[in-house]
Amino acid sequence: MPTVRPERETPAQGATAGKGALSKRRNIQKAKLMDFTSTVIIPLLIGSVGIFGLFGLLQRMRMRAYLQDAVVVITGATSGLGKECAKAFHIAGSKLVLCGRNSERLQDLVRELSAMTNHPKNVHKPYTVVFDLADTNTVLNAAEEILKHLGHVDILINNAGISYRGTILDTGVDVDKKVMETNYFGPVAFTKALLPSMIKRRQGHIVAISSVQGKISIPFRSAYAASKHATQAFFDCLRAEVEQFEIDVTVVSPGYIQTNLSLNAITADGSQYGVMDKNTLEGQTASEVAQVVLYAVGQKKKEVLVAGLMPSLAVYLRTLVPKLFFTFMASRARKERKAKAS
Ligand SMILES: NC(=O)C1=CN([C@@H]2O[C@H](COP(=O)(O)OP(=O)(O)OC[C@H]3O[C@@H](n4cnc5c(N)ncnc54)[C@H](OP(=O)(O)O)[C@@H]3O)[C@@H](O)[C@H]2O)C=CC1
Ligand SMILES: CCCCCCCCCCCCCCCC(=O)OCC(=O)COP(=O)(O)O
Repeated sequence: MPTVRPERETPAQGATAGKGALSKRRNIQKAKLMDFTSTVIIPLLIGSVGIFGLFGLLQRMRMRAYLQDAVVVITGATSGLGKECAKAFHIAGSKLVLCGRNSERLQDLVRELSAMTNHPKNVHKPYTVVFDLADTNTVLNAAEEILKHLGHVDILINNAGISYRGTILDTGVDVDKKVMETNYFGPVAFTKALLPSMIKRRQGHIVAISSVQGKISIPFRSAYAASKHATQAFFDCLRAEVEQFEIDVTVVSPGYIQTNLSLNAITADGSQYGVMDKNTLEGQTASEVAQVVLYAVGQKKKEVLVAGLMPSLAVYLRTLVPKLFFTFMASRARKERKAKAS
């Protein structure tokens, strides 16, 4: 029987066949990848976007329900951040209690809120209370009046405050005390006066508007930075102590905000500083920060730092490389002293 021998491939034919096989393999790999993309990756992406979207929607709904009709007390509502918080919570449908030292300015705000038309109508007319945080008696009377009139408080926003400019050497202790009374002892007394009713209901939310200066201390701000460090410490302790009663505590630490804070700051002799600082002018707008406060409350955040890059970095530097931070602060003090002298 004659044997049939397979014909031998020439090297050229072998190369062509090899290329063909390679491109076939590549095509199969490409098809597999496309198949994997369309059957696994794309559905996974769409699913994740959907889940995140749904999660966001649920969060927004929960936040809306939490803020709608809630009794929200805001101190320092006549100006700056407090005023913008009043607008934000009014739009969210909250029942506002606006606190300040000046009755006329509070009434102006009530009129301004009632005239706001760019949102679904808030059916609650804000209630106003006039008191001075530096006077404990008026603080306690105010808390009593609020509970008498509204029955309870859902959210207390301790926002009011004053700042200070001066050297430690020149500043009288009466000035340290005034800043401390307004920024620390006043809010502490107000919080303590409203707390038992929150505990009774096992419901409530206490917010402290602190500052980046509650975490770092900068030169010529001793009284202010001390009052904000004390605020941070007090409300951190409170958070831990009232968790058992389902009461939330949020500490907000803003960097510079465009408000009248520097204009209203007091100096070493207790007089008004009266200067609009460059840092303040270049800060975040009060309405931006108010939105952060609204969100932090709605999401029951425990603390929020809302500041630009340098103040935020400074907070980390103070914790991680304190020696370098202190060097920066000493140099800042030297520069400011020099600028004042010239
Ligand atoms: N602006 C900024 O750069 C920053 C501000 N903060 C904090 O934000 C909060 C709000 O300040 P901001 O809006 O900037 O400043 P503003 O000066 O614009 O507002 C301060 C508010 O506090 C009230 N207030 C001051 N003293 C008293 C007092 N003794 N009793 C009752 N109310 C008082 C004022 O009321 P009145 O009209 O009666 O004076 C005013 O409504 C403060 O706690 C401040 O420390 C934190 C970080 C940065
Ligand atoms: C390696 C990177 C190092 C970067 C950090 C260097 C240190 C920079 C110093 C920045 C200091 C920031 C101070 C911020 C203070 C602030 O935001 O305060 C908010 C207020 O409460 C304002 O009150 P004031 O009365 O002081 O206007």
